[in-house]
Amino acid sequence: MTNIAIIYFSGYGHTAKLAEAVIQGVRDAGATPVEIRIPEDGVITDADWAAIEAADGLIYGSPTYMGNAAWQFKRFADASSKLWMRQVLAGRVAGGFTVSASTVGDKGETMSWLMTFAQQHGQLWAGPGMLPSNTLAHTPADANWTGFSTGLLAIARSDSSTDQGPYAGDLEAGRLYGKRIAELAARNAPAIAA
Ligand SMILES: Cc1cc2nc3c(=O)[nH]c(=O)nc-3n(C[C@H](O)[C@H](O)[C@H](O)COP(=O)(O)O)c2cc1C
Repeated sequence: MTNIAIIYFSGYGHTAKLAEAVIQGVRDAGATPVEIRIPEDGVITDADWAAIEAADGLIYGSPTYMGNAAWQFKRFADASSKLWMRQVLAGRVAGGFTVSASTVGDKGETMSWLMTFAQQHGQLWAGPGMLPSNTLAHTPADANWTGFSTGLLAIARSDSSTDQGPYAGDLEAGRLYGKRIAELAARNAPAIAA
């Protein structure tokens, strides 16, 4: 069975809502999701670290705060340097998701850094591989309605509850992305074992 670690921080629940959709996608692929929600102090447990080491694929998630990942996620990332030194997580499929309130919101910076983080660990970054839903007929209920390709960039308006945001199309994109990462990780698992 393929294990996919979904490691994310969420201050107000919107990124957690997107993580739920990603987790559903991992399940849809027949893989086992391992949910690791980084707590408010940014410190994950030894059991979490062991689960990360055992994962076949990794999906990173953070809200966009001030144009980049939340500090709690960065704290986790800095702590992962102990694994980086031994390249323990190299060769694994990786992806990422972020949520912002504004339509652009500078969340491309967050995604760019998540990719850099994965590359420092020697991972195989996979984007969502979805065409954009960018015609006049499309709405925020359609997957990839904003047209991302590097990772999953979702929107939850600043006054939205977690029932109102991220948009339905972003949640569906999250499900499809989780499924894609799990399927790619299953194909790649023999290469990690070798
Ligand atoms: C400290 C802070 C900084 C933020 N910075 C940005 C930003 O740079 N761009 C943006 O569009 N939204 C920004 N937001 C809005 C959040 O990205 C948005 O509310 C997101 O849904 C929060 O996710 P969460 O509920 O998982 O914490 C910021 C929110 C906070 C609390």
